[in-house]
Amino acid sequence: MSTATPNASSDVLDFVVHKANGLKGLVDTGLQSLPRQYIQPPERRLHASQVISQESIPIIDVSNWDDPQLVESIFEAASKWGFFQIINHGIPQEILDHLQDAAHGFFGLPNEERKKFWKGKSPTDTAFLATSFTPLKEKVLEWKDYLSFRYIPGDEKSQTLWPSVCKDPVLDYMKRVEMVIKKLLELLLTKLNVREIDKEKEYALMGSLTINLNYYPHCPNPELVTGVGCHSDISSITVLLQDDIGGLYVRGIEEDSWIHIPPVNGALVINIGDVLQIMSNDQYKSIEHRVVANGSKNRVSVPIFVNPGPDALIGPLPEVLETGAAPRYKPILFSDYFSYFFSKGHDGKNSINYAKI
Ligand SMILES: COc1cc(/C=C/C(=O)SCCNC(=O)CCNC(=O)[C@H](O)C(C)(C)COP(=O)(O)OP(=O)(O)OC[C@H]2O[C@@H](n3cnc4c(N)ncnc43)[C@H](O)[C@@H]2OP(=O)(O)O)ccc1O
Ligand SMILES: O=C(O)CCC(=O)C(=O)O
Ligand SMILES: [Fe+2]
Repeated sequence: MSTATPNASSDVLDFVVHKANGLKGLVDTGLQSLPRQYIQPPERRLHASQVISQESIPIIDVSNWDDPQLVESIFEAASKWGFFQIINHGIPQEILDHLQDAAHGFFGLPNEERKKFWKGKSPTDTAFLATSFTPLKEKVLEWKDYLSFRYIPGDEKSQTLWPSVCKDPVLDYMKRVEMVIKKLLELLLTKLNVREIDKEKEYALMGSLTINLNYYPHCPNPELVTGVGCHSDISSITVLLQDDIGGLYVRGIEEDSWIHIPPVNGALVINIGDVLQIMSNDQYKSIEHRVVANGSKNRVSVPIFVNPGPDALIGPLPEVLETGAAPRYKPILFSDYFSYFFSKGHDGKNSINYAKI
């Protein structure tokens, strides 16, 4: 490789973040043992005894969006688990396969090609490559790189500058998934007594879409690291495509228990984010989740963070408070909440306290 390999533990942050090699660049040096920057303290590792197999999150068939039973199943899953998988959503398998191939294609590029898109150096502000979560603020780094796109429909000028290996698969997917996002939000909002998603509500629910191609390289000691630490998403909803490797766990109802979300071919994992928990005044749950690294395989996943527009004011919906319920959250500007989320490492469910009354 053309960049010097880190030869001391203290060089790792410099090599991975400041020299823009990413975790993939580090793993490609032929890493045999784990740098201390990636070793999590025992209380932040997932132990086999915490994983329960008696429970599972629902898998919901959405082939008929008008089926009255569907709205009930989604309502129940969003209220109880905050997570569910959907099948028969109408997005062709080929589009999903191309998207996963695109993620492997980008992270398989030579290091010098990948790093052209590094955060702060990318030719466009709608696509950048980054690592971990907040690497300059975290005590321990997460075992993940990601390529992030801000999706603005029709913004061809900036999309022309996206990595050519990913551009079309990402855009093809986004064009198809938009309808699924709208249908899911419509059903979720119906059960909150919202009759119509007008322009203002649409901006507050889905005014900004970010799609990330997550790459979790194989790890020499997967039990010592975390792919993604415990967190809840700040989105209204997140739509995730995962590959067949597995490793995503969601917090269970029993104390300190975790439930694996098994890969289901063609399915999309849907989770409620903090914004919808706030808007629904806690009817819907934004549940903590985490990702475990793999000892032999490179995992990819593709979340779409369906976020409010930056200057949307987020608070419990008037329709939800019509019953006389007391609001549990104060109105917050989404851009403030976003900055708060990214001002620290992942810290479980703590971010939402920012908005609590
Ligand atoms: C990932 O897990 C997630 C993500 C989400 C996300 C939901 C979304 O909707 S957005 C996903 C895309 N991510 C972002 O948009 C990140 C937003 N980041 C920021 O706004 C800022 O970077 C910041 C985190 C607030 C920090 O700002 P600041 O302190 O001013 O520092 P910067 O100037 O940005 O950076 C300084 C320096 O460090 C480099 N750097 C920072 N972060 C990274 C990184 N992750 N990887 C690599 N390098 C990084 C930066 O480029 C600068 O380098 P220089 O060489 O230019 O000095 C929801 C849920 C999840 O679990
Ligand atoms: O990779 C996954 O399965 C989930 C990633 C995740 O939770 C996130 O990026 O917020
Ligand atoms: Fe997440």
